[in-house]
Amino acid sequence: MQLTLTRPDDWHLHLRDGPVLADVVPHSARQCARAIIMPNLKPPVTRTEQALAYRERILAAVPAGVEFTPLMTLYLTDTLSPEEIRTAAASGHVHAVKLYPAGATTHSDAGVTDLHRTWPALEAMAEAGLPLLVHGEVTEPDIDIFDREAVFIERHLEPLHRRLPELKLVLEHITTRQGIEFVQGAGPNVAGTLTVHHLLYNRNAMLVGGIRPHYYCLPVLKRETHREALIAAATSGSPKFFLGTDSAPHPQHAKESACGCAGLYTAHAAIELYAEAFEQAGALDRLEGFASHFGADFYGLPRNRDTVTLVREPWTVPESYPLGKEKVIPLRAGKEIAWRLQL
Ligand SMILES: NC(=O)N[C@@H](CC(=O)O)C(=O)O
Ligand SMILES: [Zn+2]
Ligand SMILES: [Zn+2]
Repeated sequence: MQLTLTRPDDWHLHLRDGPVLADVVPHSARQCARAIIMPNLKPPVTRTEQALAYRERILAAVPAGVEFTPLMTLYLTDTLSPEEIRTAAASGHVHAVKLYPAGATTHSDAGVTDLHRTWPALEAMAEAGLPLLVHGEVTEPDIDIFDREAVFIERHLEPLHRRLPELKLVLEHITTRQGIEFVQGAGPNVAGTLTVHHLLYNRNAMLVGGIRPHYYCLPVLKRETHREALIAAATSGSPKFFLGTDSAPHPQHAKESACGCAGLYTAHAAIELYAEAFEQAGALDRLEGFASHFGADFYGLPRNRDTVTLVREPWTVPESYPLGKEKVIPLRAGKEIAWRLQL
C-alpha cells in the first residue's frame, strides 16, 4: 500500500542553533518544504535582524540539492515594540510572533509576564496580519499541571481574543478538549497545531511501568479522553487544525536526569508517525489536508506543488541520532514505524 500527498510543512519546529543544526535540519528537510521555526534560543530571537541571521544559519545546514524554507518567528517579550513588529512584517521572512508565558516551558524565562504589557505589539501584529502563536499554559504554582492549558484558555486566551478579535491566533500543540473547543468556537482567524505525540499517546505512555522521560513534554500528555478529542479534530477535515510537530531535541543526558527537560524529538519520522495516527483513526484520506494544505492556507502562503510518497513498509528507528557532540533519543527509538517515506 502507498500514499502520495502534497509535500507537508511543519508549522511548529524547534531546530536549536550551532553545530546541532547540521544534525536536525536534514531530518525536517527530507520531508517538509517549510517549517515555522521557534525562537526560544538562548538568548531568544527578539529582533528581526537576529531572525534573519538565524535563518541563514539554518539554510547553511540544508543538505545540497534539498529545498527547505525556514519561516522565522520573533519571541514576544514585555517590551517588544510595535516598530519591531512592523520591521519583522516588512522583512518577508518573519511569519509570526511566539508567546511564551514566562516560566511555562523550555527557555521561556524571557517570556511575557503580563499580557497587558504586550498590547501595543499585539495591536501592531493585528494591523500587519502577523499571527500570534501561543504556548497556552498558565504558570501559577497552585494550578495543577494537567489543568494549565484549560485555565490559560479561560483566563488569558478568551479575553485576548475578545479584546482583539481580528488578531490571527494559533493555539500551539493543543493537548485538551478545551483547546479544541476554543479553536472550533472562534472565527477563521483562529487555528491550532497538533503534535504527533499528542495524537498517538496519552499520559500512560509516560508513567506506566516506570517513568519514561522521553515522553515528557509540555504541555504534558493528558488522559485518553483528551487524546480522542485531538484525533477527532485532526481527522475532521476542518481547516482550523494542522500539523505542527513541536519536535524539540534535547541531549540524552538532559532528558534522562533527576530533573529532565521537556520536549520530544519526532522530526526524524514525523509524517510517517502522523500517517500511523490517521490510519488508526481510519482517516488516511484526511491526512493531506491536515499535513499539507490547511497550514499554508492559514498563513496565506501557496500550497506546495511537489509530493511525497509513503509506503506501508515497517522499518526500525535507530536507538539514537547524533546531536552535535551528544545524542538525541528519537520517538520510537529501537522500535518499528509502520510507514516509510520513499526518497
Ligand atoms: N514542547 C516542549 O516540551 N519543549 C519545547 C518548548 C515548547 O514548545 O513548549 C522545547 O523547546 O524544548
Ligand atoms: Zn510550547
Ligand atoms: Zn514547541
